[in-house]
Amino acid sequence: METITVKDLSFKPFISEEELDVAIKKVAQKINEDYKGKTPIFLGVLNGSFMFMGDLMKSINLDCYTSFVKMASYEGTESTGKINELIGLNEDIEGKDIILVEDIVDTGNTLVKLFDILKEKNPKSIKIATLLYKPEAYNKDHKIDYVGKEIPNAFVLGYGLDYDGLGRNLSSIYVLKD
Ligand SMILES: O=P(O)(O)OC[C@H]1O[C@H](OP(=O)(O)OP(=O)(O)O)[C@H](O)[C@@H]1O
Ligand code: HPA
Repeated sequence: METITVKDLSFKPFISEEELDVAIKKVAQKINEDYKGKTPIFLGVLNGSFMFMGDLMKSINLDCYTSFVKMASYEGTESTGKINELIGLNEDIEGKDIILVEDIVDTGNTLVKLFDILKEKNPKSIKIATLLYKPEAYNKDHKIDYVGKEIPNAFVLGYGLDYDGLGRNLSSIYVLKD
């Protein structure tokens, strides 16, 4: 695998398809064990989670629902500040077991906002599954239940993750070259 250029930046290979496959199957196996006899709702967080969600779900052997949500963030009035809205949640999640599926947990900001919005809808439980996790960048207390791979605090690209909207289609993960 070679260095690639996306827009104005160079990236080098970081996590291969094979390594991703192993990490994803491990997460799936743990979820299959933990949710035996339950019917959870997997909620993929768009856009970045689409590839992870696709591959993860192929190894889930539970009775389950599969759906996607998206965080929309826009400027409100001066007094309200930034508004975070969850869009795309059509199902009633009250009393349900939710597994949020993320491509990456970086600072944890997105995760905490999502969690707070979902909690108000009274699900029975909410757990987080993420393909990648940057422990050095994470500044929240919230537990992350299922992690595919811990990575250093560097910008990564591919397998759903983008740089300025580009690179989501890459089938493995690249890291910014220094
Ligand atoms: O832990 P954080 O620092 O909040 O970063 C993680 C979030 O950032 C990315 O989403 P982004 O908002 O870029 O949207 P996208 O999935 O559409 O790329 C990623 O998919 C996570 O949702
Ligand atoms: O390292 C990253 N790469 C792409 N998108 C991201 N969103 C949060 N962290 C990242």
